[in-house]
Amino acid sequence: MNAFLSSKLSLNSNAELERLLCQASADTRRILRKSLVGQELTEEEAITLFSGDGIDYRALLATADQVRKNRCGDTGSFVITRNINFTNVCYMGCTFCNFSKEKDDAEAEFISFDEIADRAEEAWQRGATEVCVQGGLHPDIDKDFYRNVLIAIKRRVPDIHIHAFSPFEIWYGAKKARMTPEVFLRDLKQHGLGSMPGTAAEILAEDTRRKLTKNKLTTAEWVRIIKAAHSVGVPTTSTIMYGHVDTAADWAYHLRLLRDIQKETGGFTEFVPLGFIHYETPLYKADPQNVRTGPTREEHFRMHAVARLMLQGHIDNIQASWVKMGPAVAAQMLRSGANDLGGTLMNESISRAAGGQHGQEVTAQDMVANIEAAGFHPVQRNTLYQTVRDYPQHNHKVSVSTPASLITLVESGV
Ligand SMILES: C[S@@+](CC[C@H](N)C(=O)[O-])C[C@H]1O[C@@H](n2cnc3c(N)ncnc32)[C@H](O)[C@@H]1O
Ligand SMILES: Nc1c(NC[C@H](O)[C@H](O)[C@H](O)CO)[nH]c(=O)[nH]c1=O
Ligand SMILES: N[C@@H](Cc1ccc(O)cc1)C(=O)O
Ligand code: SF4
Repeated sequence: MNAFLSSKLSLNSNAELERLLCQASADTRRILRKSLVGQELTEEEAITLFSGDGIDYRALLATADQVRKNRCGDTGSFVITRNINFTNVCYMGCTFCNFSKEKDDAEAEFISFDEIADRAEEAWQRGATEVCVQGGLHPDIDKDFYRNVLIAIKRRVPDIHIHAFSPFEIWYGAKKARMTPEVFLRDLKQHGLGSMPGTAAEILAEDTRRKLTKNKLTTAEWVRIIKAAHSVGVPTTSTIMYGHVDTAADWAYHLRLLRDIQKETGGFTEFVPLGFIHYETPLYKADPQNVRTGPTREEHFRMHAVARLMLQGHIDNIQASWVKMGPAVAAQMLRSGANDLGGTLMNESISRAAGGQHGQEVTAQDMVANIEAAGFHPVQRNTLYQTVRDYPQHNHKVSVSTPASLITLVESGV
């Protein structure tokens, strides 16, 4: 175990937490004590926590670790999933995105329904319970396209969970089909849509959102699609993309808005902070003096910790994204508020296109090893956080078999 993790482990004792709280500033201490007894924090209190330094910062992380323990115990989870990015052609021009290409670009891609089904089948054979399907808003996408993606996958792999289409893609498809989001989503659900990624959220505070994208759906439209999904029984994740031209006030506003939605609908399964990958993006290249180079390590810690405290009792799954931070740093987040390491992914292309350097895949075995190294009990979950496979601690070298056999094992109580 590395020095950082072992020092954080000792932080987990209540005596250490008490000592930090005693040394923290009065305001921070008051706010953290509220969290420890399960009380709700205000947006202003979140801003205070985002800005604290020194002991206040360490007390924040230790409190988030304790609240995570209260809410989730010592289980660290992950999901075996494959990303299928069916096209990178997109003219929406979000400046933080280097994944999108023009139609006649040499790197432009728009894979066939057969290829989508092939990838899903291969994923299933490799043990995936989920495919995560998203793409650019290709101009040739017609009103039946999204439904046909679902049909193609389900025909080939009927039991795989389809986690697909961001709120922006749903907005686009519903417009093409001239349907309300509710009618459009109900139809997709009937054709096998299991849940939706809560991407396209980026930063929901409007002033900053406008600096990131001109053509993307507005905050009101994002909220409208998310609520429509929840109202027809399609759960979604929730995300933030942070570390560029955003502020702590934007983060606090974003978390409060997600919490308000969750109080109304209960449809969010998790919150995933997505650190901005800057290298190849137009946003960064156009103004390197004023655009941050993604979150600092400290900002990653703050985000996961404050999210845990702001969302407790409402969204209790906080996912750390290894794609954005790398597996080692993502595992450290488990000691500062997060309880999940997300998907194995198999093919990651969005972050790589922006210059991300953490590869395409983390195998199930490596997920288990990372979770154990952080002092947690590893569990393979499905998209909806039900246990698929429970790994006895200190026994992470077992090989991963297919989901069918895993589910049989779980069901028969073996
Ligand atoms: C690439 S889009 C695909 C779905 C759809 N085109 C959309 O925008 O909703 C999925 C998400 O990737 C994330 N993303 C894109 N570029 C990124 C970058 N440079 N760093 C971090 N996340 C990024 C954004 O949060 C975005 O909503
Ligand atoms: N976090 C990222 C993901 N996540 C996929 C999820 O792990 C999974 O689909 C979800 O947890 C469902 O419950 N995919 C990426 O390509 N990049 C990420 O940063
Ligand atoms: N983690 C997101 C999906 C996602 C996919 C690609 C990304 O670049 C970012 C996020 C979700 O499941 O909701
Ligand atoms: S983030 Fe999505 S909508 Fe925006 S340019 Fe990239 S692929 Fe297109």
